[in-house]
Amino acid sequence: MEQLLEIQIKRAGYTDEKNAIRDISFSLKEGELAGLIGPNGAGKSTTIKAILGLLPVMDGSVIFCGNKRYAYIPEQPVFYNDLTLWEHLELAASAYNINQVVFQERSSRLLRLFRLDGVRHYLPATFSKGMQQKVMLVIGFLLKADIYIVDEPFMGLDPRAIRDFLILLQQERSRGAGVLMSTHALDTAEKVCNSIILMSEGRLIMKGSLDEIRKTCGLREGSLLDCFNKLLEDSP
Ligand SMILES: Nc1ncnc2c1ncn2[C@@H]1O[C@H](COP(=O)(O)OP(=O)(O)OP(=O)(O)O)[C@@H](O)[C@H]1O
Repeated sequence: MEQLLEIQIKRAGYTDEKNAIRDISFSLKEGELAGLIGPNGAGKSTTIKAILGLLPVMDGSVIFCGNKRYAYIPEQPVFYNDLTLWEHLELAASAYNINQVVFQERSSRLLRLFRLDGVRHYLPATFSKGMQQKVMLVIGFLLKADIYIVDEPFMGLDPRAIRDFLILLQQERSRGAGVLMSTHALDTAEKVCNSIILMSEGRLIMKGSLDEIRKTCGLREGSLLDCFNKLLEDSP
């Protein structure tokens, strides 16, 4: 499998030294779904922002191998108050330079998948939290990217929307796209991620498959939550 993304961060963050993330390195391959896991404030969003080049302090390297195209879906939905859902999609399509045929095909498929067809001419700024999250996913996945970087996608999604999103991830991965996803949903991450990057207090605690993590923790049958708790207990 071809490498899509290589990350080696020595130190990155904001101007406030104490919130910096340190010594984070991992990579993402074609078809891989990597889960970025850790408690509140562990540095997951900061790591994502470092990858996207959005931080004032960044000592390290982020390589998008072979000019790979990426899409980013942020944690907080952001909408223009006066634009409808459809107008948001048209705007994204023009920003991404997506041609009309691909735009029509992908937008219809995504709106159908997330059951948003009936509200395409409404204002997302007035939608519920879960519907807003679905709109963010539709906008982000409009681009046929090589890499999707998704910051906590499950917040506010109902079980059916979670299932729909997981179907979408599977479809994109099966054509070779890689996904880096930060989440607190450990039970879901355990089922769907093929690699886990565990962070705490701005540092990488462990990375690997669930089986590798279980082995290291000495918890052969343990859930990701059990391993996570054990590693955090053991970390200095
Ligand atoms: N804009 C900012 N300016 C300064 N410090 C920030 C900023 N955003 C986050 N931080 C700090 O960086 C640290 C890591 O925060 P980050 O948002 O990366 O954590 P997280 O793992 O994504 O947490 P959560 O699960 O709560 O979303 C925290 O101490 C936080 O206070």
